[in-house]
Amino acid sequence: MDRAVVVEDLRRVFGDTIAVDGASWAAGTGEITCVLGPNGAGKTTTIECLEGLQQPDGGRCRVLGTDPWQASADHRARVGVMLQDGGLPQSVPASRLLAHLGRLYRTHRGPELVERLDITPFARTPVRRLSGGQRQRVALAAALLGDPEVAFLDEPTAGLDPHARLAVWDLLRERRDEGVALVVTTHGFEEAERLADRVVILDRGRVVADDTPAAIAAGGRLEDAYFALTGGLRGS
Ligand SMILES: Nc1ncnc2c1ncn2[C@@H]1O[C@H](COP(=O)(O)OP(=O)(O)OP(=O)(O)O)[C@@H](O)[C@H]1O
Repeated sequence: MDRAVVVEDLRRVFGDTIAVDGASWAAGTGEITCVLGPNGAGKTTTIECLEGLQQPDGGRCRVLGTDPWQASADHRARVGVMLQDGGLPQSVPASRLLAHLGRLYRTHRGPELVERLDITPFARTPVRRLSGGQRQRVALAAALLGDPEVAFLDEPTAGLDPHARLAVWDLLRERRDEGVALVVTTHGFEEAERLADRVVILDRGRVVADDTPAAIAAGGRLEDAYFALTGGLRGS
């Protein structure tokens, strides 16, 4: 595996909370890696360290061989990011935002993404007036627009209707086949089973599984393996 993303003994602490507790895993070029785990398991914290938005308290992260916390603008242009809350400018319509990003990245892929994600019907509506699922689609288009070599997508299909979810899965598989390393956090077992080449399961900041979905499911259902590994419902 050509390791586009490497997490080694990563540690991130907030006061008394150990959000990431010595986690090690990697994601390959031309693979979709789904990161699963209960609420509070440390998924978003890990992804934000990999995006260079948070500085680890211990261990190290590498993205395309670079420490994301120290990364240059050139490195950042090679990495696509879709944040959990969208992180989009609110008063701008999607058409203007995507046209602006298209000029910034010198790419003509905007119209293709608009069509694939069916953004046209609401392209002229300011982002703040969009539904949650519509906003997700715009955020995903923005993350993939610059033809990134690595993309971090935090729950990209959360709240999407079934048609939109299938369209997103097709798009991500295509990008994977073009050689992009895609790291996708999700709570969806079906999503992980149908999409992932590898699954990393985090629990309380630690890696409790890191393998293909079939190997983790071990002849059964991924969902059952997940509950066995993460110990069922907790208050966290
Ligand atoms: N800035 C912060 N200050 C204090 N605690 C934080 C901060 N960010 C995260 N945490 C805590 O770190 C832990 C891990 O949070 P994180 O958001 O990484 O979990 P997650 O796996 O992404 O959860 P979810 O599935 O709910 O999105 C949680 O206990 C959370 O409350």
